[in-house]
Amino acid sequence: MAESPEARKLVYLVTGGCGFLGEHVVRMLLQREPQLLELRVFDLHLGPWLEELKTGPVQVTAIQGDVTQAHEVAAAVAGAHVVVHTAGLVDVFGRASPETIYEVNVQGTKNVIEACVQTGTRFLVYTSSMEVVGPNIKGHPFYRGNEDTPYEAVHSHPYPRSKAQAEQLVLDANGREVRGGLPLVTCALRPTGIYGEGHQIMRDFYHQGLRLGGRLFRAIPASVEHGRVYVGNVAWMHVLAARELEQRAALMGGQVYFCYDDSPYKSYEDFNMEFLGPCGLRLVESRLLVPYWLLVLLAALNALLQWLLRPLFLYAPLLNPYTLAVASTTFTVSTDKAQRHFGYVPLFSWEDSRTRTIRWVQAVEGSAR
Ligand SMILES: NC(=O)C1=CN([C@@H]2O[C@H](COP(=O)(O)OP(=O)(O)OC[C@H]3O[C@@H](n4cnc5c(N)ncnc54)[C@H](O)[C@@H]3O)[C@@H](O)[C@H]2O)C=CC1
Ligand SMILES: C[C@@H](CO)CCC[C@@H](C)[C@H]1CC[C@H]2[C@@H]3[C@H](O)CC4=CC(=O)CC[C@]4(C)[C@H]3CC[C@]12C
Repeated sequence: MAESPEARKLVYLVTGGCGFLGEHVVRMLLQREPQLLELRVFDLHLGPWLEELKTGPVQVTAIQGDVTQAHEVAAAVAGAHVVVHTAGLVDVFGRASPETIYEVNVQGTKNVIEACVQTGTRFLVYTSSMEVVGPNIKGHPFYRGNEDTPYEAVHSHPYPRSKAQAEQLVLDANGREVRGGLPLVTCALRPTGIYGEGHQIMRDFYHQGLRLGGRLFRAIPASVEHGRVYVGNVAWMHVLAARELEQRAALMGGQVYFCYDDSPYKSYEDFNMEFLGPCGLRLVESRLLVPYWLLVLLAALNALLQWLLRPLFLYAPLLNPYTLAVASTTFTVSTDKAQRHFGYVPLFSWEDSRTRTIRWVQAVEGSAR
């Protein structure tokens, strides 16, 4: 590890640096990137917690900005060595319009790429998603697949479609000449469902369970497996990929990597219970009460209500035809590509990840009282 101040020479930019994943990437870079001189945190909404980071050895520059505005992105990118582009509109609940999702996820990514090219930034790590692969609308399982597993990716929903388009832009940009004449080196990281401190959906399930008297009702068969990955390990993978892109440009440039760790393969609900169980919730087996056809009907009804109520207010429940399809289709990854290409080994064991997440849910509980 380089310790001397002279060893600090790199400028990093993290877009979406105040989001769930972005905050973990920012904190991980500060803890684990000894070459960091300046860390620029770019986000539409800046978090107050950034203030406390400004007292350390690294200059933390908070930039309130919008990735859809090319000039704002170019100003933030200018002079940065590495861009970690995590900003995105994560919406599978119909909160935002398809146009807005496209604008942020696709146009925003185009703006980041063009800013790198114009200003001479050579290294770009893009946060993609497992959703660029699937699950597809046909409900085909993706069981312990890797980056080379054939799968019919068919996107009907604006979010996965936008992530797939943006990922392709990033991969196609690998090798483009940037200002100064050197080639741009890019790669895309594809997390499966991320969990950990700050996970909004986990918080929602927890509060829902409290409202239901400490119970959650199983809706999806326990046999449907979901890939999940701890946010600290996803952040660590971004830090390592960013660090190694220069040395391993020929190997890593234009590549995709699933984000993985030792989290167990389980159904979405059973996995959540690993954290919510120790916080006092229990999962009630209700297969006889809620048959699948009824869930399909409820999901369709929710979609209809969302459409009917849109002129009055935003009705965006967790259950809709898309989330039901994702939740009821097996999608798990099994790969070691990130280890082979850039030496990634999870920083947090499953036990650590679990304990940290439980502590966070307990703190949410404490603050809700
Ligand atoms: N949460 C998950 O399970 C997964 C997330 N991802 C990807 O990881 C990335 C981060 O996701 P999360 O942290 O979960 O979401 P998040 O919503 O917590 O964070 C996204 C951040 O991007 C910022 N942002 C949104 N629009 C922006 C704009 N126009 N300009 C500047 N900043 C903007 C938001 O303010 C937010 O801070 C996204 O690209 C998402 O597609 C990928 C796989 C799984
Ligand atoms: C049917 C309900 C009964 O309890 C459960 C509904 C759960 C859903 C809201 C989630 C199930 C799977 C989640 C998605 C998955 O983890 C993959 C994702 C990757 C991303 O890039 C963004 C988030 C998400 C689409 C994630 C969203 C929430 C679920 C659909």
